[in-house]
Amino acid sequence: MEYAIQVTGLTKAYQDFTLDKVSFVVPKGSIMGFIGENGAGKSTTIKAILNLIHRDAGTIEILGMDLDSQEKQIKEKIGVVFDECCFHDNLTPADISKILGNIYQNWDDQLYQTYLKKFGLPENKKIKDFSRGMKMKLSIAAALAHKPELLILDEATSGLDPVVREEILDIFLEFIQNENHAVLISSHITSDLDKIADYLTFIHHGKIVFSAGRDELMDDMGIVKCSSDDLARISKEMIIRYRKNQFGCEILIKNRESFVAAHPEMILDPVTTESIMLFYSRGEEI
Ligand SMILES: Nc1ncnc2c1ncn2[C@@H]1O[C@H](COP(=O)(O)OP(=O)(O)OP(=O)(O)O)[C@@H](O)[C@H]1O
Repeated sequence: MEYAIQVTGLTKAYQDFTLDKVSFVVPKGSIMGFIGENGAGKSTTIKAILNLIHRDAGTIEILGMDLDSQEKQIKEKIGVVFDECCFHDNLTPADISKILGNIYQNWDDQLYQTYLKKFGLPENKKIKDFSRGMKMKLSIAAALAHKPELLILDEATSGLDPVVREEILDIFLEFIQNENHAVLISSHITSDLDKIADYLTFIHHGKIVFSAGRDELMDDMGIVKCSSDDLARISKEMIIRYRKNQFGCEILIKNRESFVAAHPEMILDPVTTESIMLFYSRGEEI
């Protein structure tokens, strides 16, 4: 398998927070959803991948190139979108094409125009008069117009209405139809990731808890609602986390097949990205 991103042992210590030996890969032809609570370390990881912050340890390879020695070549091949539009308010989409056309060798003004049309963005209106949704669409159009192989998006769909979000998610799905392409997207909107992510990487307090195929996770895990007595009967090896409530408890189970064989009387509900995240963040270990 070829990787678009390979992060190994990434470490970055701030005064009150440490990104601790973070390792994960993003395979080519896939969308990786990067999830975790506020302050878990998602943006710090993304900034390190973009070489925007100095890292204390670890190696980062992007599209088979080493970040430290081949940063310039890498930057040509990646499109980046942050949650805030990074263009000056007084510029228009037309100005942006002129500026970025001078920066990126592969800038394709026709492709940019196609995206502007697709997103219904006026070419000559100043960005200060754009809505948040329009600004995000513009950032995405600009990120795609130099024909990147890798898209890195940090909360790029936050604050957008469901219609705009769906439009944008469709663009990402279209983008990875080329199997040399890949997307890394951090998002709190886990339902979006349920729609598009092939893989999920979950970071908690600066450490990677898991990084795996979403289908694999969904097929292997389940949630069972039961009494506290039932909790005691279930083999510890099958319990990832549990949460007690006033009615009994909810358990995040792994090894779905073995669980069903051992407890045919219990009902196992499917998991979602959000439920997995909540169990790992707020549940207890047995
Ligand atoms: N320049 C900095 N100096 C000191 N601490 C920092 C700096 N940048 C980030 N941090 C700390 O690192 C931690 C992780 O922040 P980060 O922005 O990576 O989290 P996040 O997972 O992206 O959160 P959110 O979902 O809220 O955007 C936080 O505790 C934050 O305060």
